[in-house]
Amino acid sequence: MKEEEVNRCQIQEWYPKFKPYLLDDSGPFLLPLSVSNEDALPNRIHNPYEEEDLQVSEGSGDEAEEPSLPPIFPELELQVKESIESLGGAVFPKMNWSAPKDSAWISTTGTLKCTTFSEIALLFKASDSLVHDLLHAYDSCNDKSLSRPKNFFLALRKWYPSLRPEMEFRCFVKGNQLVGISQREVTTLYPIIEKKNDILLLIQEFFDNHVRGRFESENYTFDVYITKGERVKVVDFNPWGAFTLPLLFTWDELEQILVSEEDEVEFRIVEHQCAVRPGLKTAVPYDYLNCGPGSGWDQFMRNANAELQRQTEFPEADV
Ligand SMILES: Nc1ncnc2c1ncn2[C@@H]1O[C@H](COP(=O)(O)OP(=O)(O)OP(=O)(O)O)[C@@H](O)[C@H]1O
Repeated sequence: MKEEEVNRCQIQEWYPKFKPYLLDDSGPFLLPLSVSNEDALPNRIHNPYEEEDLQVSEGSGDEAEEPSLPPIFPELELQVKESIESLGGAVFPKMNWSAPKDSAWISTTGTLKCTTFSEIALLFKASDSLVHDLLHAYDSCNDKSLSRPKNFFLALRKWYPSLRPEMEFRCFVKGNQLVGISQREVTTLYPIIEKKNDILLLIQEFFDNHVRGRFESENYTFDVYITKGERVKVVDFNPWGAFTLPLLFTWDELEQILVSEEDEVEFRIVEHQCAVRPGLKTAVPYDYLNCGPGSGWDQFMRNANAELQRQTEFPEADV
């Protein structure tokens, strides 16, 4: 994979060309981000540590250590506030390539819906997906010269509360041919088998008319959403291979598909309960997964057993 192929999948690169085919055809808002503290600090207008009631009291023993100042971004905060308002009050935030999907658990709604700057900041700070954008986006490039992109953007897209997960599909394009389509949400069986052929035709037609030739790479993936009115909308573009999830395919399988002149597309959806895939389990704290000796779960079971034992030895009066 080449750096230029990775670069084309940044939202600020692809969205102007595909604006008519987005769910949010009025947006998204793209706000340039500065990730260096030096740039952010001169803009500081509110410093909580300078407020009297928050000063460290004398004699605490901490006087030698200056508390580190949290960076604040007043201009960006204002732009975010205005963008959220013009997008109807709620947004879906992402950076150049990724949304902070892995930190949805930390938000009060358990989703990526944000209505304020601080909700966005909370999701971003807790996300490993964004660390990929910040530091590892070019790790799989065979012509790697960059360690991070030249510019970072905060993309704010209008929040859609009722997207139907079974209507999202990842499309795999190899040598400018659509070679595979996979259902995007593979952890549940949805009753869409009867619609499979219609969906395939819709996506194929959309690819031929609007994507092929317009997206400049030869090999890439793109995600689409099919609306109730059977319109195909672009959700995202991703590079071919590397960090992009192949979902119901494997990258080996996709690599082996021979590109032919006939538009043969392998379309995979979850068709039986047995074909349901487990969730990736990346979106929960490690404590949730770790049941081994010494873990929180282990401790909980020990306490519960001790309590049961106590109740058996000293049963309470039957009142
Ligand atoms: N505007 C929106 N409102 C609500 N949900 C959205 C919106 N845009 C995307 N989503 C949901 O969030 C999911 C992830 O979106 P997106 O593809 O932009 O993130 P990503 O980090 O690039 O994901 P991936 O790395 O898998 O491509 C989508 O599959 C969709 O279900």
